[in-house]
Amino acid sequence: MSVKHAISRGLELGRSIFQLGVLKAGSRVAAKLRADRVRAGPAFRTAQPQAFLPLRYRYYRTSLRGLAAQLQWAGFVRRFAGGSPRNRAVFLAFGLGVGLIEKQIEDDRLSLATCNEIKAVFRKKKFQSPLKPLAYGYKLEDYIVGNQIGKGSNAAVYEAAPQFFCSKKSDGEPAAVQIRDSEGEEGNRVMPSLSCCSLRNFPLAIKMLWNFGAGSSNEAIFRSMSHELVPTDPLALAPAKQQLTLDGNFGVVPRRVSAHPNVIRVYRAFTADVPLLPGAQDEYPDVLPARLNPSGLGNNRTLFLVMKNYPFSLRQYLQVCTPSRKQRSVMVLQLLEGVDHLCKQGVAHRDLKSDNVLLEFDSDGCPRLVITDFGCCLAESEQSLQLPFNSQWVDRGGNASLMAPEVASAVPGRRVVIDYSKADAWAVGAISYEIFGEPNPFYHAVGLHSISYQEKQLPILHSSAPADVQLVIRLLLRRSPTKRPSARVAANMLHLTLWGQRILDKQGNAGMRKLAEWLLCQSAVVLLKGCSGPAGNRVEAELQRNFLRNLELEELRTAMGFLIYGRNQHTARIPSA
Ligand SMILES: Nc1ncnc2c1ncn2[C@@H]1O[C@H](COP(=O)(O)OP(=O)(O)OP(=O)(O)O)[C@@H](O)[C@H]1O
Repeated sequence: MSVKHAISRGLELGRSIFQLGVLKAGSRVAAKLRADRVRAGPAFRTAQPQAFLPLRYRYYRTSLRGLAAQLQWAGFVRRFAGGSPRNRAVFLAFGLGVGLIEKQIEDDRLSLATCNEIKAVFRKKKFQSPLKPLAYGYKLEDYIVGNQIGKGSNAAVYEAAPQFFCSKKSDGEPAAVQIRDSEGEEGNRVMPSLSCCSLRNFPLAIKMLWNFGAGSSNEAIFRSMSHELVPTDPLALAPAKQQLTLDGNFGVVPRRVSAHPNVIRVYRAFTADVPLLPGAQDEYPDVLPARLNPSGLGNNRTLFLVMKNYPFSLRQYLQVCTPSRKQRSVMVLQLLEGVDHLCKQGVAHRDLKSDNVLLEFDSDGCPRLVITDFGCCLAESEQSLQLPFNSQWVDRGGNASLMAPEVASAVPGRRVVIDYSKADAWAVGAISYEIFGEPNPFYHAVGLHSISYQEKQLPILHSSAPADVQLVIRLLLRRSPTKRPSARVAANMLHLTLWGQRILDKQGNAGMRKLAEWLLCQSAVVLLKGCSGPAGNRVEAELQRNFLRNLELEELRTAMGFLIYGRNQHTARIPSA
């Protein structure tokens, strides 16, 4: 046998012994997991397999150390190292094989450490909601209510301003909106929108919910509309009500999500008598109380939510504007970031559609998207994203057209549970068609049904969508949630596509060390951008900060794996998640 051949055999041997160690460790992990599952019950059973990766990693390392110890076993060494030159070559190569794997593990360890350090840097700065906190505003009389700006099936939305706000400046101009950027610096910014003046005079929007059956007591209203409170600021409720909700006196207390650039922030929530607002008699007479319309069916009091006034919904914007190719990808990414934030906080929106996404512009004219309208969300404080579906009366959420296949096809039964952890990500996949200027495949024009479509029936996106983005959208629309990437992994794919082309072009050659180097470069760029003041692309900077704040090595690797595999395969099969 030639020395070259001997070396390659030695390498192989080294690898297979390592794999054997991994297999053994794997079976030990599996046994441990089984034992833990029995102990921890249903919550553990439904946990993501990724959650156990660090555990597996530790086992690999332990098994490798055990293996190294075995290698030092004197008899083994005497037999192989002391024999013929051929045996010595095999032994040398075997050691080299193990050494290479050690190096790989060391690289992984370093990359993990880099990720943790980057996360720690970016987590120091928390996202703050853009409007200055109001010191008051717990009563309807604290606001001037303007024209209606939107209407859904549960509420009407009006432009509004705080009472003091209308006082004109000395030069006769209305006072400018004091906006604080996401990192807390203050400045006056005017958003480039069609309804620019309206926004300047009415920086807020008040959503008045329609109250049919809840009764008119505060407790009953808060109890029946509690999901609308999920995106509320900690100071949104008057202190007395705050205490009541926290004590659970209003029934099931839903989770509250923390502030995020892509999720609406409700600044104030209060109950008040239903007023006669512009257009009420014509547009929603039936939901008015008898006091205002003798044939109206509504209750006397209802819930009001105060938010920032946005110039467009996503649907309105797409009807009148043509964003650039990059802006479209950035818009999809923002939706994924918003959904990932909700998932991490145990909330499923369940009614994502382009009407429920609001939009404004950053200083560079890039659209900033926020997810709004949490009326149908799943956000029980005690439960995860699993909904026991034991009767057909259990509410599966709104918007049947954009209901993920696993939700739409669920059949009620004794032990049936619907898992919503990837349902919103699926809806983002469907909305992405609209963002790229195509009809939503699950609306009437195309007519696919989420319950029955086949993946090959999905329309090919126009070439304006970059190939990597098309791959992300196709993966998001996979029928099986186990084969669908999570919102985080899909968002990571887009981050890599938008800002990590260099690392992707290296494809399989880009090891963990290169990835870590790229992450460090990105961090430096983002930190430098932050230092250069309010100029620069705010939405992009926000997204990059968010990405670095949420870094998880395994999710990043999965994203990279999908992209590299997708690029190699192009039209062939797409890998499982
Ligand atoms: N903060 C806001 N700024 C500007 N417009 C808004 C705002 N909030 C809501 N709107 C507009 O009002 C419309 C209706 O609002 P929303 O979706 O919250 O009502 P809804 O009755 O809960 O809707 P649905 O029919 O989806 O249940 C939105 O589609 C949007 O056009």
